[in-house]
Amino acid sequence: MFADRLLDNIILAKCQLAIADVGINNVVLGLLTVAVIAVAVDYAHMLHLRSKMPPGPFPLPIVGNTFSLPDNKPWIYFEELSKRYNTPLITYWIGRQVPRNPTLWINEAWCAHEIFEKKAQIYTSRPRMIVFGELGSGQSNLVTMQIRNQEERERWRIHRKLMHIGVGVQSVRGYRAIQNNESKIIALDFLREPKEYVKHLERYATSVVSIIAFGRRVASYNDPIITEVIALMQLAADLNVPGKSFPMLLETFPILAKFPRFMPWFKGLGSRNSKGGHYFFYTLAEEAIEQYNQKSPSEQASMPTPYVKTLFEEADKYKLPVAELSGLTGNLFGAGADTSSSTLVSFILACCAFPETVKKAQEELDRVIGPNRSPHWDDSPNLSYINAFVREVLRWRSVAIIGGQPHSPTQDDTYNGWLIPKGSWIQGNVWAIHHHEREFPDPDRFYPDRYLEGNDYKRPFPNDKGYMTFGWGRRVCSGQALAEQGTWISVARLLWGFNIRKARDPTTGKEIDVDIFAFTNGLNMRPQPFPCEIVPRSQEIKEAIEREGRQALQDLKIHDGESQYRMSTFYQQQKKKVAQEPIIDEKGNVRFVKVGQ
Ligand code: HEM
Repeated sequence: MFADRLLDNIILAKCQLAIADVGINNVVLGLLTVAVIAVAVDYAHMLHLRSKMPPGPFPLPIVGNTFSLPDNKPWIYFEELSKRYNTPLITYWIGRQVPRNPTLWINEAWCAHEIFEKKAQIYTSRPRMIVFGELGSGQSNLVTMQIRNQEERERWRIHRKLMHIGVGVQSVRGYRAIQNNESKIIALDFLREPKEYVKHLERYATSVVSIIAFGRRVASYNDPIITEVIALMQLAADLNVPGKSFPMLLETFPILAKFPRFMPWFKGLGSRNSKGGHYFFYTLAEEAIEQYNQKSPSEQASMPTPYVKTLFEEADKYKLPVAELSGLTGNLFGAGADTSSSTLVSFILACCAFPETVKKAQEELDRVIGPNRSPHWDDSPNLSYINAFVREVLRWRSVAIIGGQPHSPTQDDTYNGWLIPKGSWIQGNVWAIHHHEREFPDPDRFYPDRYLEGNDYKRPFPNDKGYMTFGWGRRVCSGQALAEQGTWISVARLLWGFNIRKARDPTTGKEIDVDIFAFTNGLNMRPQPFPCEIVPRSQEIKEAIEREGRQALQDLKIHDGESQYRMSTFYQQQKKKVAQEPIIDEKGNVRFVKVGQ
């Protein structure tokens, strides 16, 4: 120890002597020269790469094009660039890491299909992401998981498999009763309190994933699990839009991510990772398993086994650490609640802005269903306009407007003769894809007919669904089947039950216009708040909604229950407890502790 210190001091003294010999000015000049050469080499490398890549604006040294990004909705700007350069794929330099990994934006469906679907094998990874990845959930969460080697591929496969067990195509049919009943409750809530339609839709979406994950229903829109999870997801979605302010500027200057978390550029990101704060959902899961185990065998038989129970049993086989289990559980909420409810809010906006489509949908529903019962999935083969309506809801203002998270090729690739370098950040601009005049003429018009055979607006599309709302390839949304199933039943039932139209000014009696472009700026976008009028279509329908709603509440009773945990207080309590009695695991990390209310 003493010898080491002595050696350090000798080296330091030698350096000081050397600096004194050479002169401080010369040292500064030398350092500056090295810095200039480093920047020049880096820039030359960037320009060399650029010459082989898809077109895009000319980048500056170090910062690339970062400071040309607009303050809001960069997806519209990328769409414009794609038109300006007349290419489906553009390159945009947001600094990124060394070596400078560029960002590529796909602005057209066929190009997205060619790259993400046909070459899915090499586009399965995520890139290195500082904000959402390294400072967020990192490698412990499926959403941000990178696949750089066989071990990471294996781990990602296990996570996909475990998500699939929960909400894969085969499992979701088993959740129809839950979605059906919960959407009957939306109708009941719309009768009672139509002005709070956004909150009812949020309650519905959160309750469905809560029942699936924990076997526990969310009965009130004031339940903190809704307000806290949705607020957290909206914050995450806002913070993660490519931009020229912090925290996203950390993607341009990743070195700043190495500083302590109290530095101002981390504002908004929280400090949960440092002290075992990932474990809120793990704790909820443990609680849910305990509650399920206390139910009688007949009660257990009358409900689907909560996903967390199956997950914990399966996960034992793979020895998944707590952070990963927490991530898998939390994803149902994080990825499923805000997205599903925002989609339905956009549906309400479409009804207000395009009343002719509501009329047409209701003509079909009256003909096929009538007023005495609401529609069900089994009616779908006879409801071609409703089916088209739901597809148009998913296309028109897709919630995950930049396709969720970026993909990244695990080897150099080419498209149209252009290079897509290994490790680059490649993202589907769903706004531009769903807005392309060739595939979707008059794209801002909400027009379900475009999905009907024989319609003039019906155009070829690279997949059968006619939209790319849920992403691509092996990274396609794990909850797609659940989200589509839930959107269908909710849209069909609400169109059947209600006239949803523009609100009227109480003094003038005039309709209040809605703005179909007024959306939030997050990467999960939803309409800005707008007033609307939601009224039952007839007395008979109103009675059917009440009858079905009462029965649904009865059927859902088995899922009634409460959690003692709150996200907002959980982390504070953990911090306090960890500070008082830290548990250090075998790797020297501070482990989580159990906290109660
Ligand atoms: C309307 C509702 C939804 C939309 C529009 C949506 C959209 C997306 C998109 C665009 C992605 C990224 C795909 C890609 O990288 O190519 C994604 C990923 C994901 N979604 Fe969804 N989602 C929705 C609902 C759900 C639900 C209900 C769940 C779970 C219950 C869920 C779970 C996930 C997960 C776990 C991923 C990450 C998959 C991975 O990285 O391998 N999503 N979603």
